[in-house]
Amino acid sequence: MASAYKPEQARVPPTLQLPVPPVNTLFSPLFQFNIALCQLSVTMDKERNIAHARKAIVEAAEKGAQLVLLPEIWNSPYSNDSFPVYAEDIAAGGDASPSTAMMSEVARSLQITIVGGSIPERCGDRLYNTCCVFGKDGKLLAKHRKLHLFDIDIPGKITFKESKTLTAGENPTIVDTDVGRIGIGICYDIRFQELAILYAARGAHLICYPGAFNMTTGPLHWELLQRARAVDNQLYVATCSPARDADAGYVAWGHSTLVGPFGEVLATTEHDEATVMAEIDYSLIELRRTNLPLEKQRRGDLYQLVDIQRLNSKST
Ligand SMILES: NC(=O)CCC(=O)C(=O)O
Repeated sequence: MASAYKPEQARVPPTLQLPVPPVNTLFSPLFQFNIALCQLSVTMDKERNIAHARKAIVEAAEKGAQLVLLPEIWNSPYSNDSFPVYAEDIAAGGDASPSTAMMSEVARSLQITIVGGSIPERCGDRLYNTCCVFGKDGKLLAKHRKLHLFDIDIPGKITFKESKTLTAGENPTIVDTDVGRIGIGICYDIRFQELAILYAARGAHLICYPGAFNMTTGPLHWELLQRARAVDNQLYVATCSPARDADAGYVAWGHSTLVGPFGEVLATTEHDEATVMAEIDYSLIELRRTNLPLEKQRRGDLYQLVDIQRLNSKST
């Protein structure tokens, strides 16, 4: 009789394996808390956009949110013409970056964590699509530059080329906060499952994807991709879109959503401006990983994902 495969017999070099650490041995974030997804209307008036986002964050915190997620490109219209005009030098802070100054101030004054959607970032002669994460002391905890630029061509439907103005980031971003270990992706990043697998392997409880899907791919792919990333990796996925403006050059799909570790949609909305409030309970991650022990059943002897950064840090 053929002997059954046992994962412990896998002949995978240990440096290449991506073990998923048990959720409760990582550090001690809040295990239950409220998240708010602020699906904001965005106009051409940057000052208004910043004040408007601040107001939504304050209202969400007053309703009990301890983590607030903002949309992709919430301080500027989503267009290659606008990115250079609305871009901010985040490193310079203060007046050079009124959007990050607002997020830092409001995180500190309300004592909440903010995953700040994204804004166009200027760094030297380059522009990035960048998400800043602030802790409840107002400190910038992490900065994620969109890794996969949205270059799409579906003739007669949608053509967009972020690479016309933007440069892609170089690093995956995973950050420890008071509300868990959070992996960050921006919109098109959600299509690349390897990034989500990597975040799960590094112990993420939640992946946040600020995103502005479009009217062609949104109906088919937006929820599908969120649920796939969540169910495959048995963790939470949160997305936040701008509200739809049918007159804008780029019309966003909306539908900001929270998905749980069983692939279930926990809270969502349509395309109008709205704040989605929902509870996250990280103990459900462990429950689902016990129900379906995918990590133990994975055939590491047949396939594997390489964590290149970890590999490089070991070889230097
Ligand atoms: N802003 C984006 O990355 C949009 C991604 C998108 O719409 C897609 O279909 O992917």
